[in-house]
Amino acid sequence: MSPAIETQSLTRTFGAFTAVNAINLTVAPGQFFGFLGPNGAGKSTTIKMLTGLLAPTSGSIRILGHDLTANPVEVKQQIGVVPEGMALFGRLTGREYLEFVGRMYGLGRDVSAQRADELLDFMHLADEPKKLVADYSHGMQKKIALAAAVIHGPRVLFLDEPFEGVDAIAAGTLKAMLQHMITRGATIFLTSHVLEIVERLCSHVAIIHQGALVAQGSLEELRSGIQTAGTEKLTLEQIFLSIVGGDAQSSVSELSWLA
Ligand SMILES: Nc1ncnc2c1ncn2[C@@H]1O[C@H](COP(=O)(O)OP(=O)(O)OP(=O)(O)O)[C@@H](O)[C@H]1O
Repeated sequence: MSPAIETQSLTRTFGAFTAVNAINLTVAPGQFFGFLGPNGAGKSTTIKMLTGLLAPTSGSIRILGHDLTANPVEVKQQIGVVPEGMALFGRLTGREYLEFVGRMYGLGRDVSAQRADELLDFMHLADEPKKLVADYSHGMQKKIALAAAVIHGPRVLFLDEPFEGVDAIAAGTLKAMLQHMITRGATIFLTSHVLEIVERLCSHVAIIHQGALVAQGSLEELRSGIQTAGTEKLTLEQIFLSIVGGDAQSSVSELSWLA
């Protein structure tokens, strides 16, 4: 079976700056995949390229066996995305927005309406049917963005920081939906700085640092690549810090003027 996501030497430059540098990513179908990296490492730039929102400077992307550049429509019909900033249509109600997105994906009027209702119920967004998406709170917007990303039943879902600014109840709802999709055979590729959530949800991770892929594999594979003195199982946070560095103590000691 083809990988769900496969890149070869994927690169994106902005002028003289290389944001993503020749990365080779492989995500198998059905994996719950966490894409990690410090601020500015290149995660959002990579997701934008994988979903056709930003053209690569060089390299190739295959999604479910299809070359994204050669078959953009075929690929886009099978993927869902919640990009950085969510890109919602604010002047519609949640229901109007979901129905509109469903119709854009080619669903019939009735199917779009039924799925919109089910998703609004599932996301606990059905109580205020007249409210415009622009007037939703940040967490509500995250939920409607995820609902819109899944209305056509995508086989691969890309999520840029889905848990950012989301309360514990909403996070529980989002996690339940994602787990449901995984049990139904979908592939999920997400970025998150909340490493505890990634550790709980994801079976595989990759770490990008200054545009380069510095680790990729199952959590166990990453763990076994790190030498430790003790026998305690390393957390994902410990793995992450040991791979991308980060010496908080010495940085703080430089701020001698700070009380
Ligand atoms: N349109 C652009 N023009 C110039 N530089 C850009 C552009 N988009 C991204 N970059 C730069 O590319 C680098 C990677 O940015 P990106 O948004 O991919 O990082 P990220 O890993 O998602 O970071 P964060 O975790 O902070 O969201 C950064 O240095 C950023 O400033």
